[in-house]
Formats: sequence, structure tokens, C-alpha cells
Amino acid sequence: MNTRSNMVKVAVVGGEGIGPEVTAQSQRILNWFAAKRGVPMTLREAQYGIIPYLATGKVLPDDTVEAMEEADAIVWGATGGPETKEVPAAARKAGSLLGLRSKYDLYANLRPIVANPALADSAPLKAHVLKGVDFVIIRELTSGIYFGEPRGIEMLADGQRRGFNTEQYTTNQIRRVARSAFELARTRRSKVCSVDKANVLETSVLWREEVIALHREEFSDVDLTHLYVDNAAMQIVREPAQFDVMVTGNIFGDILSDCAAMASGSLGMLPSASLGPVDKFGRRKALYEPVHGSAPDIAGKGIANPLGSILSIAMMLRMTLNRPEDADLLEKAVDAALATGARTADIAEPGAKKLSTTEMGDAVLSALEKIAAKEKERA
Ligand SMILES: NC(=O)c1ccc[n+]([C@@H]2O[C@H](COP(=O)([O-])OP(=O)(O)OC[C@H]3O[C@@H](n4cnc5c(N)ncnc54)[C@H](O)[C@@H]3O)[C@@H](O)[C@H]2O)c1
Ligand SMILES: CC(C)[C@H](C(=O)O)[C@@H](O)C(=O)O
Ligand SMILES: [Mg+2]
Repeated sequence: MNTRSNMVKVAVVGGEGIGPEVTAQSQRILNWFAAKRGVPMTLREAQYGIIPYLATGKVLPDDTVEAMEEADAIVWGATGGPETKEVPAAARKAGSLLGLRSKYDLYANLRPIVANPALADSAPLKAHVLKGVDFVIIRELTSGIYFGEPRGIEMLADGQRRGFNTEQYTTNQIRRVARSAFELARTRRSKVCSVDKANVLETSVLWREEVIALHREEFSDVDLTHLYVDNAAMQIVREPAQFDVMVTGNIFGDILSDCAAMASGSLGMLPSASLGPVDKFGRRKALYEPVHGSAPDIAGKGIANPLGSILSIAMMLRMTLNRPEDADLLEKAVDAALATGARTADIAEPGAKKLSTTEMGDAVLSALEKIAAKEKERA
């Protein structure tokens, strides 16, 4: 029997656009693992975005702040969309996703890209979903040009306006995310590709020097290569199966991960984990979210692919809950659902039945039941 003290606290924040639609499916999965597998967690639902803004004047109301504050893991849906225009910039900024990443120092953002075999065999996706693609982009998430100062838009003497941002990285910011990449690579195929723009940017010169130094000092058993970001984008399209772990800065990682998403068939397939520093009790605040955004073009239609969000729960089971068997079980259930032909619109073949978001959730839950029952029989 689990006592409340060993319960992992999870805040579930659907957010905006398709965020609540996909997160609802993840929540069903979480409930299944709590009820059927005894995974020790408490779920606290909380709101984010335009709805709480209209009620409280805050996109991130106090109740949500409290839920996130006490949580070991945050399950996030999405932010953004046309409604954001109704929220004044200051209120939006006060509760932004970037602010949360910064507040909890979620510096290591893991974005796995896996070509599911069932999709690699599917005719319309064959061109870019290539068998054997299985790599992780580790994106530095709390520094770089997203956070560097000074930034702003100023008026020039000649009447023009000038916008400016600052790319910046310190030794420690580079080393800690590079360490995450080397450590992850040791659990995989022991290859790290570091991506920068060291032929132009000083931040990238420093990035490359520090990655090389850390590699020499502590990780010389790992195979380390370097690519300029423009070449990396081309290589991801040309031969994504060559990569194991790719580590890069904030903005390069943002762009490369959407680009790499197509090797998995759809942006809707990609999960992510954003991890903070390990505290003195060995705990690590984490935020789990699909890589995609609020998708205003399909929001409210019930057709979004929930698998990116659901696979983020597998990452949570593995990384926050330390339940690798349950993470494997969930990934197997996603594989099984896809193998039986379950497809949302973004990954469907022409003429094939297109499942709604909820029906894809049903397909994963039904696969979970079947696989768990078989495992029980075998035991
Ligand atoms: N982490 C986040 O919350 C996050 C991430 C990215 C973008 N955003 C925000 O989302 C808003 C929309 O941005 P965008 O349109 O550039 O990017 P997006 O990721 O929302 O959508 C890009 C394209 O991918 C499709 N898509 C995305 N997720 C899908 C899914 N689960 N199933 C099927 N198709 C899916 C969309 O329909 C769209 O055509 C912006 O306000 C942006 O800032 C938020
Ligand atoms: C919504 C936006 C700020 C965010 C980013 O640029 O980091 C998104 O694109 C992502 O990839 O998580
Ligand atoms: Mg992005």
C-alpha cells in the first residue's frame, strides 16, 4: 500500500488550443497506470491560458502556480493561439511557458525522435519515415538567445525601429547540458553529435570548446562529433538514422526538433521531457509535454494526434517515477495501436479510417489492457 509520502505529485495543465484535447488522453493513461498498475501518484488538474485569464486576470492563476510548485512532475499541453491577442502582453509574459522553464531551471530538454516501424511501412509516410531512426535531441532550454539581455525594440534617430536580442552562454550552462547528453549516450549507442554555428558565433566557439573539454576530461569513451547547424538540418533530412544523441543550444534545438519530427511521421508524434537540476534528495523537477504547440488550425475539432503527449507520459514513468517496466508497457501499447492500423488524420493513409483524438486514446488503452493481460497470463 502506498502512503501519501511516497506519492509522486503530478500537475496536469492542458493549456490552450489542442493542449487540453491531447492532455485529456494522457490523463486517461495516467489514471489507468494508477488504478491498474498501482503507480504511486496523485494528479492535480490545473488551468492555464485564456479561460483562467478571463476569470482571474492571470493566465497562470494562483491555484495553478500552487499545483506546479508542489508537483514533482508537470504534464503540460500547449500554449498559444489566436486567443492570446485578448491577453495583454504583460499578463501573458507573467505566466509564460518560458517563464516556467526558467523558474524551475528546466535546462535539459530531451526530444526523442523515433520512426515507428508501423508508420515506416505506411505508403504516404515512407518517403521520410525511415526505419531505424531513433535519436534524441537534447536542447538547452533556459539560456541562449531566448533569455539573453539586452533585448528589445528601440527607436533610432532616423525614425527606423531596431529589434535586438542577445545570444549568450556561460561555461556552466554549456557543460551541464553537454553532461546530460554524454550521460544519456552512455545508456544508448554512445554517440553524441554537438550542433553549433562556431564558424560565425562566439557563443558557439565557446560551446564547442567546452563540449570538447568536458568530453576529454570525463567522457572520452563516448564518440563525439560536431556539425554546424545548417549542415545538421540537411543531415536530419538526408539520413536521420546516423544520429544517437544530438546536443545543441536553445534556438537551434527548437528548429531542429520540428524538422526532425517528420522522420517520425508527424509533429504530433514527438514527446519531450524538460529536466531541472538534481536536488540534495536526488529529486529533479520535470515538465513533460509534446513538442508541438496549440495547433490553432485544428483546435476544437477533436482530431489532434495525442501520441506525442501520451509518449511524454512514458518518459515521465521512466524518468520521474522510476518505473521502466511501465514506460516500456506504454510504449509497447502505442506500437501495438499503430500496428493494428490506428491512425489520426496527420498519420493516416489516403482513404484509411481516421481516428479522433479520443479514439486514439481508446486504441492505446485497449492495447494496454491486452498487453497487461498477456503479461499476467505468462507470470
Ligand atoms: N510547448 C508549447 O506549448 C508550444 C510549442 C510550439 C508552439 N507553441 C505555440 O503554438 C501556437 C501555434 O504554433 P504553430 O502553428 O507554429 O505550431 P504547432 O506545433 O501548434 O502546429 C504546427 C502544425 O503541426 C500540426 N500539429 C501540431 N500538433 C499536432 C497534433 N498533435 N496532431 C496533428 N497535427 C498537429 C498543426 O495542425 C500545424 O499544422 C503558437 O502560438 C506557438 O507559439 C506552443
Ligand atoms: C512556444 C515556444 C515558446 C516554444 C519554444 O520556442 O521553445 C515551442 O516552440 C517549443 O518548441 O517548445
Ligand atoms: Mg518549438
